[in-house]
Amino acid sequence: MGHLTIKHVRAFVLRGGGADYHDQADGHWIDDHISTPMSKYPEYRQSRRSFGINVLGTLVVEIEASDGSVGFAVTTGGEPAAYIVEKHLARFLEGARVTDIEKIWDQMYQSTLYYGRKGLVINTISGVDLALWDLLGKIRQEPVHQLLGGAVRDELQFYATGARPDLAQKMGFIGGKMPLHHGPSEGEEGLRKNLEALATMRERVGPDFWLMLDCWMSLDLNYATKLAIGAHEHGLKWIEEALSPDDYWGYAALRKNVPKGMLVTTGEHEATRWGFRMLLEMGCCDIIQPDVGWCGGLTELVKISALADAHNAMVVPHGSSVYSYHFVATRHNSPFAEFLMMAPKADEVVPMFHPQLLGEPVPVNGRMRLSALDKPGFGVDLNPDCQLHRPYNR
Ligand SMILES: C[C@H](O)[C@H](O)CC(=O)C(=O)O
Ligand SMILES: [Mg+2]
Repeated sequence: MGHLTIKHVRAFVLRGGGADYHDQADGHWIDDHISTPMSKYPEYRQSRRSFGINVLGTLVVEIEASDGSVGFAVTTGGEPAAYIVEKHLARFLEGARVTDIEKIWDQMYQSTLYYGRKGLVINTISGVDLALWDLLGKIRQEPVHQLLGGAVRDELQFYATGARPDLAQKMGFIGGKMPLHHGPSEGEEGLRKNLEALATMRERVGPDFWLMLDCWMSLDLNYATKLAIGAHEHGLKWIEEALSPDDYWGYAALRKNVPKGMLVTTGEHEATRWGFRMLLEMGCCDIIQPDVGWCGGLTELVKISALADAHNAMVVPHGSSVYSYHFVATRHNSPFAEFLMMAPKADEVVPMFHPQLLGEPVPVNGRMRLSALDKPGFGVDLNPDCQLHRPYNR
């Protein structure tokens, strides 16, 4: 096993939901007048697809070992990510040992520093890294959570992100996170509508159910502070990603401004241990939310998580389906996980990366038994019904 090498790396592109979960059809709650940094332009306010949120699509990385075993992973990145995998990163993999994950990560990161560091390039590196962990698990016939050192709990519990926390409550989730619909450019009236929506939901779910607001990088410090203060009387548990991911100073100030007991969360668009070091050392938030498919993969998330632990911060990964489930099971400072409701009306549980993965587990009653993850690697296969396209076939 120690002598198995990587024979071949292939990168494919896929459209339609899945890892690029914003790539949905008309009428989906995830594209219904959600506040974004582009909302200041009225023509891009109603739909995130109008400004290109789904322009990339899904990247699929497949890695084949010398014994014919295949590991794979999906993330957001599409065709430009496929180019980076095939034309740049593959050289660090093909011929290397399947166990050389740490060295391969370092080579991918260092060799792309001059055009990488965050965003698309780190999404791409994450996809390759996750495929390597999947391959190793498949070769060793062990689930990834065991490769990571083993689970610390028998069951994961989830909050749900979607338009209907009231329905999520009935489905057994511990909380519901709603998208914020109106940003600063919609003025006082928008602020009032945001608070009314929260108040209505609070009435429906009662006093104890967690309610959170996802602001998707769309606010300024003043607006976020006003929103947090107004939302306090409706029991808002946390305010998420209120500001630009580059505004570490704004987050540090917001954390001081929010009412006592309200949490500030962010990090889904942050990457690598250095990015999260900024968030943690500057006291930007109470919970960091790395996306396993965007932050540098599992190899990097292990380091980010250790850093967070030393800062007494929780790590509750953003989305990321099985890649997050296997990780969360192994960490004391990840006491619960996110489940993104991908049904168009957020009225039923469907697999987060539907339709791309076969065997993707879902929470039942807001919970997932560890036994649902007890399969080699990440425990999923690519759905053969999905149309794979390999744009840079070598
Ligand atoms: C609902 C949010 O706008 C976004 O689509 C998902 C997200 O940020 C989250 O799940 O967190
Ligand atoms: Mg979010």
